[in-house]
Amino acid sequence: MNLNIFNTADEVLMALADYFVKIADASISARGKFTVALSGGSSPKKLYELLASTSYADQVDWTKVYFFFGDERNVPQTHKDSNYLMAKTALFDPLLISPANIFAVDTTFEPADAAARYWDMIATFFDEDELSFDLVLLGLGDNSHTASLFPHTPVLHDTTPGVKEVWLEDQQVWRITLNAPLINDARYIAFLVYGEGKAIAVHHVLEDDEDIEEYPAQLIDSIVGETEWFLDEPAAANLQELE
Ligand SMILES: O=C(O)[C@H](O)[C@@H](O)[C@H](O)[C@H](O)COP(=O)(O)O
Repeated sequence: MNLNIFNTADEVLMALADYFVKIADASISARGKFTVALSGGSSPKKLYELLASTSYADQVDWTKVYFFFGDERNVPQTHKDSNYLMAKTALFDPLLISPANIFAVDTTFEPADAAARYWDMIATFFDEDELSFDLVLLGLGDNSHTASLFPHTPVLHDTTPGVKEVWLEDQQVWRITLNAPLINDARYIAFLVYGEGKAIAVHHVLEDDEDIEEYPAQLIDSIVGETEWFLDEPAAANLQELE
């Protein structure tokens, strides 16, 4: 697990965009395609807009990039909270990504069915290939969740790769998420975390004693490749080991 700490959020975003391009090009050269599971929430929107900008758009053969989602809210794909809609607006539409290259969660089904269907879609895509995303992009919630691996949820105890539905009692909503074993099978995992509001969670996840019920993001560490954290100074402010 490597920490990459930058002065500002903009520097973090550019560093992660460069990292994305490097891995995409290497994956396409090695295997003819690049599979990436996108993060939702607000942090990555700027990353997707940067990747779709003239600074980066020409650096990747997007026809060989296959987009998945690390998690999704149980809302229609036209809903303002949809991770798919955010990525469509910030990344897919500006880059004219073919629908054949986009694998979204079908939230027209009940959560458990939507999760099972998404897992089946993933397994079918990888077919006989090694079931391993080239890159999983993740954020970090201020309660130390990542994807939709929230504190005190049953999915935290999964031991085999899969996709599960998650009930959030406090928000009274369902989510669908890749579980930790599936995320950890990725060749590369990159956390994008910026802003002072994440400093406490960053310290809990990276420096506190293991407590996956409280700090689920502690579950995440690639078992086959690299796990990189891309942070700005405010988000890293509580890290003691840096002092
Ligand atoms: O669907 C989601 O919301 C994300 O997958 C989630 O895990 C996100 O990364 C964190 O909640 C941080 O969200 P922000 O980037 O909005 O702080």
